[in-house]
Amino acid sequence: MAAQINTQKKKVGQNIKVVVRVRPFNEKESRGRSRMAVNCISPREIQTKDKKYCFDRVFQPDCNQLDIYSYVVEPMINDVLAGYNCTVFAYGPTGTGKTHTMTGGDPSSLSSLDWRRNEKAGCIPRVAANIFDEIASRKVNDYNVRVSFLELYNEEVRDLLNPDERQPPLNIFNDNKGAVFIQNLNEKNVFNSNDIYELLKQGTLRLDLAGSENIAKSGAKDKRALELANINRSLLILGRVVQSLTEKSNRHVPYRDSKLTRILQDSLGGHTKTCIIATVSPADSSYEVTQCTLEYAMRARDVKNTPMVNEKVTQVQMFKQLTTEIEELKRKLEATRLGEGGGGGFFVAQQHWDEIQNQLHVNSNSLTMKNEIMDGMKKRLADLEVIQKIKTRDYEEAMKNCKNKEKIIHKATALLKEHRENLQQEKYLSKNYFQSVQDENTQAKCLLQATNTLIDSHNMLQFKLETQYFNSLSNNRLIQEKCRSLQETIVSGREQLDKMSLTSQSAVTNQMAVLEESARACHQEMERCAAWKKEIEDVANNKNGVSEVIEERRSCFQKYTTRHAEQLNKVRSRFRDMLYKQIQHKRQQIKLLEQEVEEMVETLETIDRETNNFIIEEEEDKNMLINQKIDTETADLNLNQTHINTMKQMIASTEKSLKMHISEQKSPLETTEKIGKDLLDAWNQAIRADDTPNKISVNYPKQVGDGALPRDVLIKKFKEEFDEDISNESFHFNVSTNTEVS
Ligand SMILES: Nc1ncnc2c1ncn2[C@@H]1O[C@H](COP(=O)(O)OP(=O)(O)OP(=O)(O)O)[C@@H](O)[C@H]1O
Repeated sequence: MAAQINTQKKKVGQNIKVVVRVRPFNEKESRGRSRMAVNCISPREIQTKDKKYCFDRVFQPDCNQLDIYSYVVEPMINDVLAGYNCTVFAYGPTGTGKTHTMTGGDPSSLSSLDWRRNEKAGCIPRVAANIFDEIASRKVNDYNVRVSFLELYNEEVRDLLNPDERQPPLNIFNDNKGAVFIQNLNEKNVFNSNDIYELLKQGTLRLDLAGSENIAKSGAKDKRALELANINRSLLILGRVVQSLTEKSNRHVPYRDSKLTRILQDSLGGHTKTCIIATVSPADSSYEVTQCTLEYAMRARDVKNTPMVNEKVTQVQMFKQLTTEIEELKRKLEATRLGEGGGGGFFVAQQHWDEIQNQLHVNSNSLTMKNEIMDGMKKRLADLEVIQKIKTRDYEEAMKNCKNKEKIIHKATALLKEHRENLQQEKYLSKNYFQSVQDENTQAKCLLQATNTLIDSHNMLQFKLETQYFNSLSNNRLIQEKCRSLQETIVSGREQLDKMSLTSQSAVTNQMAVLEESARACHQEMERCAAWKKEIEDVANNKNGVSEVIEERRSCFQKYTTRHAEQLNKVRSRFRDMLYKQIQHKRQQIKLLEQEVEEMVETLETIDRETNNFIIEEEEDKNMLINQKIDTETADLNLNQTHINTMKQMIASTEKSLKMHISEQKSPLETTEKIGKDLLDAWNQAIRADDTPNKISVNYPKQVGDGALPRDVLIKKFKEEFDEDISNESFHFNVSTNTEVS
């Protein structure tokens, strides 16, 4: 990472940062049952069997790529954007994870995926994305990011961004301010992380091609020897540079002795902020190189840099400055030419002349580069303008949509309000109507009850009246009969009176008075009957009146029922209309929702498709890795098979020699058996003689020798044959070794 340098502003001495990363055991180490040669005892300390080392940070084998990035590189983004130059380099023996840490696998698999989520990515792809994220989040407009990619191989520098396959090695120079630069090295302007990934892929491809060509040109053996010599030389000089930077005496620092230290000049003891990642293997088989790496890293911790902020210059200022420099150089060149023609010129030393030429070249390159940057920026501006136009159009359209939606929402809200009010009204009306229907029902019930009571009382009355009527009718008949009998009595009395007129005038008169009195009573009785009759007639009239009332009530009730039924129908139809409208509205809403759901389903399907593509890509990556693993496993299996075959051969030859050995041993064994038999016989004899077997004489053939038939074997055999408990001391072998075997 390099910010544009021009003027130095402040100087603060600062030790360079050194971290150690211990990689996990690789397959070979695991197979060989390697043991841990290092122990990460704290986040800053690492222990070997000989020594304890302390660094800025120690990363254990199980740490991941993001852990390293977050501690080492991420904080440098701020430094770079503040104007510091920053360097991160990995140092360590072969196969300890330098490439893994810096690049993190196959660069062709890089894409603009979120760098934090990509577990495999190393520091370079992460910083490529992170720096643009940071620029975007700070809303910086005046910036330019450039990338260069070089190979340092066999003390030769090559530009990996230059497509020319036959490019000559590049020279390293110091500019007039002392800064180191590489002549003709491409610096490409980049505007996003994908631009960087693209350049990384191109550069890596060229690096691989150059590697295979180098092997093809020189024999692999010669090439490896030269390469090793150069690597060792570079590392030696690097060690010396670190050594002399950490020594108190102000001695010469041999930067110029190797290209690597020249390129790293500003990073080691210069003005850059530097971090070294020392990578080591955990295995005891690599213990010595691990120890050397840790020693180097410890020394490097003492190197002090003086980081300085570069002054920011605008494009125009830089352009002006470079143009003036070119003009000046041109003037000098012209003056020199005139001098060559015999005029009043001056002599320029070859070295100076080369420097002027280089400076001229550098400045014109720089000018071209700046022009390229300007063109790039103009292009970007145009692109941005187009994007802005599109965005503005999108925004306006979105606003229009929003307004339309707002209107619809307004209308819907008003409609909803209206509906709500209607509903309230309907509710109120229904409630009242229900109440009135209930009241009327109650009234009707009361009326019906009253009518029924009236009808009952009317029936009763009618029954009473009829009874009275019949009673009065029979009374009438009786009275009429009485009257008739009285008339007859009067007539007979008059006749008797006439007869007795002479006898008793006074008695007749009395009799007459009694009769008149009876007639008067009869008359009164008749009047009462007439009154009863009238009363009966009144009651009959009254009965008609009650029937009328009942009839009136009935028709009134009928009317009520009809009116209520009509009202009920009206309300029902209104409700039905309203409900129909509401259902229509809801259906429309459902339709809209269905459309939205369809759109969402489409979006989801697109996302699914993309995710599937991504998964397939990942699967392919995994398959590739698995295939590689299978290849390695197969190679290992083959190796094992070879080992097994060799072992088999060895076993066969051992068996063969064993067989030979056995056949050689056979005859002494037969002899042994004979001796055993002799022993048995001797023992049996001793027992038969009732003698304790404490002394047995055996002829022992001389040529067998002690080695072939040792005493212990004989004792063992003896014990097996006779008695396990018998102790060695209880008998003796009398072994004669001068008997010849017959
Ligand atoms: N921390 C780690 N975790 C998992 N695998 C690792 C780690 N470090 C290294 N490896 C694996 O070890 C192998 C060697 O690593 P790498 O190529 O990065 O080493 P190197 O130091 O760059 O080697 P060389 O100097 O030979 O180029 C690779 O397969 C890499 O994936």
